[in-house]
Amino acid sequence: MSHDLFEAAKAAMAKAYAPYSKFPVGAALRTEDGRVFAGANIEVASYPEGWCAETTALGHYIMGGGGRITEIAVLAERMAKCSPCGGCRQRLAEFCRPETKLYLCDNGGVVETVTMGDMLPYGFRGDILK
Ligand SMILES: O=c1ccn([C@H]2C[C@H](O)[C@@H](CO)O2)c(=O)[nH]1
Ligand SMILES: [Zn+2]
Repeated sequence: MSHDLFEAAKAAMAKAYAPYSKFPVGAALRTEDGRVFAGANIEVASYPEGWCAETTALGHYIMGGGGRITEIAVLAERMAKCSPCGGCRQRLAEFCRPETKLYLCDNGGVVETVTMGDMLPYGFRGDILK
């Protein structure tokens, strides 16, 4: 992974709005044309209405025109290897292939590299709905 994806995730994390959990998260994803879309978690006083960093990044990605995602980086200030929650795995999988790389990071860089297929085996696919 080139360093810019990690840096984009880290810069996004600094913008997190997480006054309740105090658990800032940043995510960044790259499309095959090299563009990077990043996001942070955004919490809400009515707790279930908040959402994750990966979901914010996906919103930017869709508004930027979408495209094939080649790699994703996620980090949390207070966790060694932040791993996307179940809901985000499903949302990310919507726009990824099983071989899409996912970098689990800490504040210093990539700690572990996995694939979306590793993250969501036997996931529900929408093909039949199309
Ligand atoms: O992969 C994850 C896991 C958690 N969070 C956020 C949601 C909530 O704001 C805070 C604590 O769960 O972390 C993310 O953004 N991404
Ligand atoms: Zn999530």
